[in-house]
Amino acid sequence: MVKVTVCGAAGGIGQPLSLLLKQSPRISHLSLYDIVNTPGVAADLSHINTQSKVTGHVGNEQLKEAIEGSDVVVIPAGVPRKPGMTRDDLFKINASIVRDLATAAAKYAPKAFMCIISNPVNSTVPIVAEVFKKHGVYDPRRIFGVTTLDIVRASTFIGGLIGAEPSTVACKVVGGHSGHTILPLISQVPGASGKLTPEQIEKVTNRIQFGGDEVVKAKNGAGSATLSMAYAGARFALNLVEAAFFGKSIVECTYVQLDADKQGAQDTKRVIGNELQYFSVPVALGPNGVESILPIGSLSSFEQSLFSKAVAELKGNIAKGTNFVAESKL
Ligand SMILES: NC(=O)c1ccc[n+]([C@@H]2O[C@H](COP(=O)([O-])OP(=O)(O)OC[C@H]3O[C@@H](n4cnc5c(N)ncnc54)[C@H](O)[C@@H]3O)[C@@H](O)[C@H]2O)c1
Ligand SMILES: O=C(O)C[C@H](O)C(=O)O
Repeated sequence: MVKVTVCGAAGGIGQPLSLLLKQSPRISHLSLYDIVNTPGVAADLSHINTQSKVTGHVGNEQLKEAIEGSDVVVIPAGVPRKPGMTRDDLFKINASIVRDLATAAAKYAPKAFMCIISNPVNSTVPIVAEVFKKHGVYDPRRIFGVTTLDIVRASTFIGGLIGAEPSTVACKVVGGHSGHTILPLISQVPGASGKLTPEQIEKVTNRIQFGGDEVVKAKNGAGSATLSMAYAGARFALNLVEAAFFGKSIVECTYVQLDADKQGAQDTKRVIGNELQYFSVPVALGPNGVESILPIGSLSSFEQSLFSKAVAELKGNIAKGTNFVAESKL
């Protein structure tokens, strides 16, 4: 029996993500929470002839019943960007939304695997971690920033360039989830660096780093990536379910606290130094969430040059999230 709760389930990501999760035979209860419209979304999805039970919960007074006993909580709640905004500009609104949802999870589902989609991910993941610490239920192996869309974009863009079927192109993307903190390691993609010129590598790296802006611009004020994010979010959540509850060996890059595997993180720290507590790294998923943090691997000199910029930006983003909870009355 696996209960998955989606917080923000009536939104642009929440609805297609819930649709994709409804298709999984691994989920027995899909619980949909939002501050609006979840009864309708739940009624609609519940007519799909897959086995999971779907329940809809709306408003703060129904948050406890939505989240209680969840094995996995996925959070795409909060506002998206408009053209001209950075993800950090969303902090003002989304930080308190994520803090309050994390508080409910810490109280009613303290063992749940937390998958954080709401931006700015670089800061919202530390927010969840600090809330769990304040409630005495923190386990760094169970809190994940969902950076899967960066990996999906990398596969698509690189696959297009080298003429490979995109889903077969596996590119590690490490770092964080905003512009220069997104670090695709193209030099490690079998067959890619030989086929791409340095100029092409630079260009596609930039496209992966700023893929989110491409969608924000095209949507022209109507939000940011929703469908591709739903796809990526479902991939991550379902992989986590497979690894945690059904014994499958799965590696995904995800933004975690490096204490989740102190020994495994040594390799990451050799590359990024000791300043950062959080980084997206290749993670072997298992029954406890993070089973181990795997090596980032060797970097080209171009990739190395991207790291210092990423580290400085991430450091500020992490401190902002951590300080926000320290200053919050919980
Ligand atoms: N991690 C990523 O790669 C990634 C990708 C795309 C978008 N995002 C982020 O995901 C978030 C959601 O994007 P969207 O396009 O779905 O936005 P949206 O506005 O379409 O949907 C957000 C939903 O959150 C709900 N919500 C607001 N406050 C809430 C609360 N307190 N509790 C529960 N639900 C609440 C809203 O009612 C709405 O239904 C944004 O912050 C966006 O930047 C992240
Ligand atoms: O770009 C955004 O604001 C949304 C998301 O983080 C993305 O990468 O598409």
